[in-house]
Amino acid sequence: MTAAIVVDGLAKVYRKSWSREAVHALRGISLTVEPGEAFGFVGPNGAGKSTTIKIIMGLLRPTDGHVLIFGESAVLPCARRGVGYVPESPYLQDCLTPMEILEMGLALHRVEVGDRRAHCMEWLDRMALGHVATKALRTFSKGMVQRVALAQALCIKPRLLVLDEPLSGLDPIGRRAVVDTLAEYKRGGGTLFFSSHVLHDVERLADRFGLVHEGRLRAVRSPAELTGEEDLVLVRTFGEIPVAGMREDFPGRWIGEVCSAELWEHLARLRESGHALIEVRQTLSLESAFLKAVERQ
Ligand SMILES: Nc1ncnc2c1ncn2[C@@H]1O[C@H](COP(=O)(O)OP(=O)(O)OP(=O)(O)O)[C@@H](O)[C@H]1O
Repeated sequence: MTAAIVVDGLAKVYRKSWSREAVHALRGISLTVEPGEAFGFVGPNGAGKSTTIKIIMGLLRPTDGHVLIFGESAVLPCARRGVGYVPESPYLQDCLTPMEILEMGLALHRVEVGDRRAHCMEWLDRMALGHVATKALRTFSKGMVQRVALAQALCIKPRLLVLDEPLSGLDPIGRRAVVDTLAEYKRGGGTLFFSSHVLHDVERLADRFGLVHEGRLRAVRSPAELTGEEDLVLVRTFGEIPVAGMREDFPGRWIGEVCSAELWEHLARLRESGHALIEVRQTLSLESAFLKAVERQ
């Protein structure tokens, strides 16, 4: 079967025109995403996520390497037909309405649907935008614009969705709605490639995670491999006295990760020291897996 995305030996050097300084944003990234797979591309700010995504979408030329989308070179416009894309900060014409933007998406991707407006309305409703379907975007908040862009990407019945930080700018309710919609797209056999630096938001979406740092892919893991590697519980508290295993996050607020086997003992120590619990939750420890992968290299 043809892979949905093949990224082969991607390198990108940005050169600033006013100086000879070069930024090595990508230093040889290779990965493959299979049809029906959800691949999370995670890493800290400046790791090279957006650069990779722009090259996949044919918006930037790599310095070296190449990308194939369903077997066709990403530089060919036909490779991007049926590919839903939402950039990190979507720029949509603010004189247009959400309905016009979705209809334009259908036309550009040459998607045939029975009743165009009803189809677009369905997606706008799912993104809680039905009530503003015919209002110009200029009055919309950042989160609303983000949801219009997501509705446009989804309404074209994409064979592949490429999303750069899909949850940025969304409030907790918007984040939940988008994660649920993407999970449903994935359950229906959709292929998804997304970037994020907010790991716990996206843990349940990806079949595999690529951990990227300083332009290099440091590790590729499935959630099962990550949970097998670690069995950690995140604990956050209010308190005045330092407790072993906890570090001060903000004045008077503490955070720590403990093995689940040691959790009760740790909670007892916190209680004795007068700490009040804010949160105790299982983590898939993507964050620590990421840090370890970086430390190892
Ligand atoms: N147009 C550009 N010109 C020069 N340097 C750039 C340009 N775009 C990105 N960079 C640099 O390339 C590196 C990778 O940037 P990129 O935007 O791909 O990272 P990212 O992982 O998407 O970060 P973030 O999570 O902050 O969006 C950074 O050092 C960034 O400063």
